[in-house]
Amino acid sequence: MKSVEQHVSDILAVVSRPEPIELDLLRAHGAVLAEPVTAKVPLPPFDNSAVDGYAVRAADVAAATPQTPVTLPVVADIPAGDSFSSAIPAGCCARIMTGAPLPAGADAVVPVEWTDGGVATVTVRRAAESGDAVRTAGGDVKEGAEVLPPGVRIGPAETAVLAAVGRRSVAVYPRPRVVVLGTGEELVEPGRPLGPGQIWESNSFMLTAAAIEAGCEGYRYGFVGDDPSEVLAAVQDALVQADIVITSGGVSMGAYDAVKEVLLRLGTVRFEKVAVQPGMPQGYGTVGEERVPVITLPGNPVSSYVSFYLFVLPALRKMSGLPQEQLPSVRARLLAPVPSSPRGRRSYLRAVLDYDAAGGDVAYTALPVSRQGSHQLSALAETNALVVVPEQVTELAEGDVVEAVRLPHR
Ligand SMILES: Nc1nc2c(c(=O)[nH]1)N[C@H]1C(S)=C(S)[C@@H](COP(=O)(O)OP(=O)(O)OC[C@H]3O[C@@H](n4cnc5c(N)ncnc54)[C@H](O)[C@@H]3O)O[C@H]1N2
Ligand code: MOO
Repeated sequence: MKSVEQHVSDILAVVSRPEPIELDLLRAHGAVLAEPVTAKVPLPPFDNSAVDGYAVRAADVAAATPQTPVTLPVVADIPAGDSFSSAIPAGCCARIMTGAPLPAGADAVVPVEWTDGGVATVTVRRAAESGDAVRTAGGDVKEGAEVLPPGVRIGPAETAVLAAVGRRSVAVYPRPRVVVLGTGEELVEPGRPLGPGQIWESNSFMLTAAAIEAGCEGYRYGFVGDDPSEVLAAVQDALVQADIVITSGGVSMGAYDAVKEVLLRLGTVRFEKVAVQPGMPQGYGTVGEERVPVITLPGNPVSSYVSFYLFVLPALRKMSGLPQEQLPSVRARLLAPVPSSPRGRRSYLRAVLDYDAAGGDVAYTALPVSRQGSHQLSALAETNALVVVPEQVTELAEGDVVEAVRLPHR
């Protein structure tokens, strides 16, 4: 059987990073930056006041105390946005607002609270030191400095930085369009009544949501039955708007495994067994003239879910322009034994990971949930991590230290 790592690297070999496109600032939100962004001018661009108050020469108010206040003539009024360009003569001051340019001659700002708030003259009750309440030009960003490297995902903070350095648009990798197709004759659209032998379809919803959460444009194609011509039509339809197609179901040993049958004819998709539990039957490749990547996941809901994080997420990261990165993992002490794990396959057990302040160098506990069946979907919602049981390990005792992979956003 193929290793998890080999399967990831095989999948990465069939997906590629797209060419960057230029997008308007808010449209770029959530996409990955494709260029280094530098500041054309220093930020702030000019020395300015951090408070509402009076721009002074610090030396002029050095002796000010509540008992010996200093009174200065106010020779100018400088609101934010003002282009005041003359200098403040010695012994004088200017009323100034937060963000307004510091006039030449002044080297400190006295907050209005330390004064009588006068307009023609002002009485200052406390001394200020040179530089007090002055935000210096370039104090945030030096001219020419890189403010964002390529490869970061643009969130609100990055958007603010882009706007603050004057960028209206930016080069990003277009978000991959991920089309999700479920298969199975037994499936029924949620909201409709169940007939005998039927279950409500959930994988395409779950996988679409996971793709969206991964920063992609997720489209739920829905699901089709096990008739190969129906599956063929759906795959061809899905290809039109897809940068990648994810299917679930129909890849195992069943007599009606239509996905396998159709994709084997349509492209370069290979079907293999990966040494993992859950998620053993897997497929990947490209289809159609455009060589659109396809990843076929097993139909068991938990297998589909775990497979997404092990095999699909790395592909989506590459297609999004993100660097490869493992999901974060920690060492954790098991709160319950693991009675059995298949030899030769790496198990990923759904578990609840908790911080353990008393744990010393193992700062987490992991409690594997009791329902570990690949169909036992409800336990997923209780889970925030996957406990890794290595290929050669077949059982674990309570208290054993394991690797626990944190699931994103949980
Ligand atoms: N003889 C063998 N049988 C099976 C093997 C095997 O090696 N030999 N492997 C098992 C493993 S492991 C898995 S995983 C499943 C994978 O099978 P398929 O990918 O072909 O999936 P299906 O048979 O279509 O469905 C499996 C299971 O999942 C339910 N399902 C499918 N799609 C959905 C959906 N969109 N939403 C909700 N539930 C779904 C389906 O009803 C089945 O119960 O094969 C084992 N069998
Ligand atoms: O390996 Mo299958 O994915 O659990 O039941």
